[in-house]
Amino acid sequence: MNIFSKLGWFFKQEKKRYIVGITFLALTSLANLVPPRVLGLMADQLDKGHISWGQYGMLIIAVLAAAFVLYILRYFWRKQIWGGAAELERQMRSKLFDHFMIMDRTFYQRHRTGDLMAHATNDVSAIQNVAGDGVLTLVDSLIMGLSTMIAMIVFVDWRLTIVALLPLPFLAWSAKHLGDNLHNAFDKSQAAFSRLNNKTQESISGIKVIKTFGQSEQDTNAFDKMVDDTIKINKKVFIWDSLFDPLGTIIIGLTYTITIIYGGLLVSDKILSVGQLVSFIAYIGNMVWPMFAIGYLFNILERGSASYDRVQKLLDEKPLITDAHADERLTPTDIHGDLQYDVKLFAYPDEKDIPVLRDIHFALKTGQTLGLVGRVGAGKTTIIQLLLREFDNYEGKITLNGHDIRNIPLNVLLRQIAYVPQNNYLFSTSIQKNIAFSDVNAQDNQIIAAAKKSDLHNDILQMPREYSTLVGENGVSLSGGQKQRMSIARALLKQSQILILDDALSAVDAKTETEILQALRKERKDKTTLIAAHRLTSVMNADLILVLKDGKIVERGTHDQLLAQNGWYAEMWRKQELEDEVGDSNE
Ligand SMILES: Nc1ncnc2c1ncn2[C@@H]1O[C@H](COP(=O)(O)OP(=O)(O)OP(=O)(O)O)[C@@H](O)[C@H]1O
Repeated sequence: MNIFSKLGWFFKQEKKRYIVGITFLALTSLANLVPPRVLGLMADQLDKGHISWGQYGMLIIAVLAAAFVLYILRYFWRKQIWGGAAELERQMRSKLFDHFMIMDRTFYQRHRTGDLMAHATNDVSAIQNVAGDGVLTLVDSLIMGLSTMIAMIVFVDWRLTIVALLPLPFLAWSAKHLGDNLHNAFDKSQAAFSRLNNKTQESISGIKVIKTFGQSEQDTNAFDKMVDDTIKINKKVFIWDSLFDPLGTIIIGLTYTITIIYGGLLVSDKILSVGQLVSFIAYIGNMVWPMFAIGYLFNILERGSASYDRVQKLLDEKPLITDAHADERLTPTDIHGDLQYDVKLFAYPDEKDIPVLRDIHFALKTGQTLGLVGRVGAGKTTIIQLLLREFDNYEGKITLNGHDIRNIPLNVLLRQIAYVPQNNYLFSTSIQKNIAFSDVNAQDNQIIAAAKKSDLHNDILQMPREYSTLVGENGVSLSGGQKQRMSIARALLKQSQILILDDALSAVDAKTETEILQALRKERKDKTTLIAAHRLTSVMNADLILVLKDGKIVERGTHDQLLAQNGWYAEMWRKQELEDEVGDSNE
């Protein structure tokens, strides 16, 4: 029952809706007492053998009126109580989604996407069930159960009531017990289905790899085994379900048998009339649901409570990056591209003992370009992540025209940074909307200009519906280079003070790279640009190039200065030049 106090905030907020809903529900329970009573009265009249057509008519009208009133009352309680459940579902879903939006990268490292999806779907439905079915079963089992019992005692006989209702608590117990097992089996079957779905999705998305490696047969066998396992697990659901209904029938049958035997005795002893016995039998019908409801109620509340705790635990997690020290007066126009980067030490939060960056110091004036190069895992992306404020736990300070980035409200900072990550993410929508993702108010001519600068415009014109062509699962498949250029167009459209390209030209050919870099130089001449790359031609024109090794700067300078130093950069440059020459002569 403590789930009701956990959801106290919601019931308080929706007080009016629930008062009206519960009142209508209670009236429904009371109206349900009418038809059995009318049936009893009719049976008595028939027993006496003198029922007039007028009396007949009155009784029929009373039953019809009760049915009509029940219809209206049911409509209103359903509208109120199911409406309340839907409202709770809406609020919980929005809370979770808002939370997912503010959480940082470490949160997504701690929780798998599939688990977060399960919290947002299964757990939220179990919680909304409390506000819908939970309230319904609680009120029904209390009011309908009690009022029917009172009607049995008042209109019929207290002794018959006690004796006949003796087996009914077993119904509640079996509903609870079998219900628990049924739910457990159902949960396992859901999990098995979910695994099967994941497997199907993975096999379909990875079909090219599966076929290229000649693994179709093994994959089909693995899939068949999984289907067999899923069916085996699912059979348990049918077994528990098959036990559920007949048990109810046995217990109800027992109740009717006791009623007929003991009630029959009371009738023959003239303690009860035939009509009273008929009413009583009809009242038993009214008692069945409340008894089932008590059993269901425990299940609904237990599951709702466990789900609520899981969701609350997730909501209680605080993001590492907050605006706690932000100067709220700062607006995007206060932020320019003068970057001073001084990080003495940084380690990822989950591996605090392993320093990833050490003594990274550099400065860039607005309009300048920085090149970041170095071996795989040297720390290039990490330098960028700190500037994007994905982590705050470093020793040192990063400033943009004098403002510590930890004091700039996050949305203000990110408005002035455009980032092209290593892994491009495109949404399943049109090319136009994918580019305009960084600025939803962008005009068509601005979108086309951005596509031209990233050398994508001509490719788009070749597509079936040009800028309206859908990309992703329901649309065309883009090449790696096209995806990269689309991400660059998206970033350029943002016109931000700082542009970051993280290995963003790796999938385009040398000629396209030169064209994009030329367009960038023109576009970004009064703004700051950071380029991390493996191909040195991407950074050769930068004002400052940093060569990183194991999180430290090992060489720094312009392209010419670095060649003169004759270190890793110069060696790499010669190697790549040779590769290009060999590549050219092969073409
Ligand atoms: N989230 C993380 N948690 C812990 N360690 C990480 C995390 N991300 C990266 N690292 C480690 O930090 C180091 C630097 O990685 P980083 O991605 O910055 O290198 P990089 O130079 O950008 O490499 P690449 O050229 O492959 O992109 C690596 O040793 C990497 O394993």
